[in-house]
Amino acid sequence: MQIFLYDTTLRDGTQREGLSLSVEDKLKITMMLDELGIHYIEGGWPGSNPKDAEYFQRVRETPLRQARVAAFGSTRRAGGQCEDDANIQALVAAQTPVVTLVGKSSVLHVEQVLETTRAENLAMIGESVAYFKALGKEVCYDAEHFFDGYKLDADYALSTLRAATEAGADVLVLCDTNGGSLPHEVAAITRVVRAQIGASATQIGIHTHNDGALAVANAMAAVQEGATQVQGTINGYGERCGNMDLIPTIANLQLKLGYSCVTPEQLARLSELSHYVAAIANLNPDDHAAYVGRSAFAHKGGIHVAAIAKVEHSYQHIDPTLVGNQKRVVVSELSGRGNIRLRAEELGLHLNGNERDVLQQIKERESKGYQFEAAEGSFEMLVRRSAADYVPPFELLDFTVTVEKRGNNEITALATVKVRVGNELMHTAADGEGPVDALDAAIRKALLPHYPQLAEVRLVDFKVRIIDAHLGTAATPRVLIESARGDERWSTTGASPNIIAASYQALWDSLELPLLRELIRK
Ligand SMILES: CC(=O)SCCNC(=O)CCNC(=O)[C@H](O)C(C)(C)COP(=O)(O)OP(=O)(O)OC[C@H]1O[C@@H](n2cnc3c(N)ncnc32)[C@H](O)[C@@H]1OP(=O)(O)O
Ligand SMILES: CC(=O)C(=O)O
Repeated sequence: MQIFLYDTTLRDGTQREGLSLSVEDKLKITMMLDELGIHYIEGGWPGSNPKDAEYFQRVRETPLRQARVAAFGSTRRAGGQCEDDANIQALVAAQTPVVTLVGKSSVLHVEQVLETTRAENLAMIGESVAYFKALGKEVCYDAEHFFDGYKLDADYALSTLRAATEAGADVLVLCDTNGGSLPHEVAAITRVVRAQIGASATQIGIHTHNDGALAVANAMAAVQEGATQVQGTINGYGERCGNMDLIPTIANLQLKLGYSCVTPEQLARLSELSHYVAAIANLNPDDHAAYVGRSAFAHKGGIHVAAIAKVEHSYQHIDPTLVGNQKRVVVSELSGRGNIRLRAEELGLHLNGNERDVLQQIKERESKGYQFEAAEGSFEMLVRRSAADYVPPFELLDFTVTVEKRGNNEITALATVKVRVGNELMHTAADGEGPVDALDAAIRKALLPHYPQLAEVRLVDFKVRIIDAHLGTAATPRVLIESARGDERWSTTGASPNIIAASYQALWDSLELPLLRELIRK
């Protein structure tokens, strides 16, 4: 059965604290949603602000393959007429094929928020829906607080849906506006709606919020009771704790329950869609997001990795490629030999029986503060150094670093190093902005005559984290360095009670790794 996907990232999603999209952003997201098979795109509330009104003007000139654009607004004001209601007229001006009207279902909201009568609210719903049907629009009626309203006064909540249906609404969308409903409640109430109202041609839709962390489960419960339109946002962006996340909902409905949402090719771009919208929203993607997060198929426990090496799906609920994601193996103190073997193979390296030795070194170093899962370059160095034919391109023998502050002068840093390349022994010294910069400069000074390609290696990130923070200044700093050469990136680590020593270890790995990779390529 086909499920119609209704995206409200551009309207309800922007009600998330801290999220604001420009018209350009909204148009880019619209095109991506259209490409990926979303059936309805709610672009905003044209009566709310000039930006949303401009979006509707510009989206008319944007060629879309299949998505229908919806403009959102409320039913007419109490005691007024649609013809002179500013919000209703802004919806008309938006010129969209679909209009979504939100109306009150709960007697609490009718009497205490709108401060009107139950009969007037029914008239507001009926007249507003009929107004847009007379203009030839497809009308989705969003029954705000439907589940809470039903629990307060079921007859009245159902009568609001009847008012919308009788006026010609195409879809009745049951909203869990406060996000506090439970799946069994949503299922039971949707069943009643289907039995009493769904006999007409009107479709049922579901719009849920995540305040009880149940938005996806609630939407799925409604679909299983016959709802055919699901309203949500990409990555679950939305007010308070967010809206229903369309990403896992699409995957669950299609892969677990056999509903049709999008084509398999579009499904395989779900991870891309999630990351694309996060980038435009200027938010970090959630690594642990179901289906599409970077860690969604990352295996860390040794027992798990040993199993997936034999049967890939033994610790995966789906094939990650179905949603455009991929399996990853993480190396850490929780690894077994299987992690080491698989990760080394992924890097194109052979351990020749050294798994146990490399694993032992990882466990020992992690107990001293290293963290290899965030520093795959240092893992690679351990593997490379474990090879019987390993020849170090250089050796760092000694170093000194002095940091000086005299009188009112600036603080200065000077490093000297003793480095061996082959049979040649060098002493070099360099100043730096700080002690690590000085150390880096002194090492490079010694190495550059032998390895000029190191001039292209840049240090792009340097992070320090304190382990054992309760030890105060005696705590162990863990240093993580990210380096780059062209498009190639690698991260390395070091840990020591002395921050310079920790940096020195991470720097050594960061400079040796590109040389070894290059030597191997030659
Ligand atoms: C559940 C949801 O997500 S609904 C969408 C919520 N999103 C937003 O509110 C974002 C966009 N909103 C806005 O830009 C503004 O609130 C506007 C333009 C809609 C209205 O602004 P204002 O006219 O200044 O009114 P204000 O926001 O202060 O109050 C809302 C008014 O709408 C009325 N109202 C609320 N729901 C409805 C409804 N379903 N039908 C008719 N009127 C309604 C309220 O009773 C209140 O009227 P009052 O001013 O006579 O008390
Ligand atoms: C319509 C809507 O956004 C809600 O009721 O949550």
